[in-house]
Amino acid sequence: MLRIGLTGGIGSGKSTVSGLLVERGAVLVDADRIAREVLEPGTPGLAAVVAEFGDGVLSADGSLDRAALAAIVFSDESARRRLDALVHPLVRQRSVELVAAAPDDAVLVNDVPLLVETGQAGSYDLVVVVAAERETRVARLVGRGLAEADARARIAAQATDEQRRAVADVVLDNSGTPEQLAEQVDRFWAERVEPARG
Ligand SMILES: CC(C)(COP(=O)(O)OP(=O)(O)OC[C@H]1O[C@@H](n2cnc3c(N)ncnc32)[C@H](O)[C@@H]1O)[C@@H](O)C(=O)NCCC(=O)NCCS
Ligand SMILES: Nc1ncnc2c1ncn2[C@@H]1O[C@H](COP(=O)(O)OP(=O)(O)OP(=O)(O)O)[C@@H](O)[C@H]1O
Repeated sequence: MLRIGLTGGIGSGKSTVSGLLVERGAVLVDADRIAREVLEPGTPGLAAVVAEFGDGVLSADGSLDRAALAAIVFSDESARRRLDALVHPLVRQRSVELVAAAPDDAVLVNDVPLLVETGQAGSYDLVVVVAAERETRVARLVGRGLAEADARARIAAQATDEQRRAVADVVLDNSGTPEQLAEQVDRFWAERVEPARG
């Protein structure tokens, strides 16, 4: 198995890259998706979050009110750390299970937005960082419907591209067009993935 850790700041283009890698046959383990699953109604994760932050983070139907929780944790670092301390161990545990279930010869891509922040770079054969200028990312996130202030608050809660580059084996530059990003993914697959698979 070849384990690739894929990371980048919010709006950098990780999902675009992971989609291209899956088209080539990679198996994806997506931390954002797992983080949603471990907070679904009826889970111990959601119960723990409600015990910590109160009923105000629940919607009328009993599911997590993601916007309400986001408003709390992206304006208060200590609240964000408390949320991370509850959710990240659950995400890691589920990720380990999904990796164990993948075929032995898989090219495994872990999309982990907070890979650098959580000190996980050493857990992968290759760390791939998707990088794009902060203002480009803000513009793309606003284009996707996030309020500009909320985009900036999330960027402020994350590592910088410089910190990510410091642990990267490969940096994909997503300041250009989607086609230019796809060309870099093709080159990465041909030069780093295929040879490693033998
Ligand atoms: C706060 C929550 C409810 C907001 O939900 P929302 O649907 O608005 O965002 P979503 O989960 O799709 O995340 C989008 C992006 O926000 C950023 N982000 C999310 N949580 C965090 C965090 N704790 N610290 C820094 N950035 C974060 C990441 O770039 C992520 O890709 C949710 O993000 C959450 O439960 N976060 C804690 C778990 C976590 O750290 N997830 C990210 C990686 S595992
Ligand atoms: N090169 C590009 N040019 C223009 N728009 C792009 C480009 N790459 C990605 N986008 C758009 O920017 C947004 C962010 O891209 P994507 O969802 O792939 O990033 P992400 O890192 O997975 O984001 P998140 O951290 O929110 O999960 C999306 O709306 C995507 O369609």
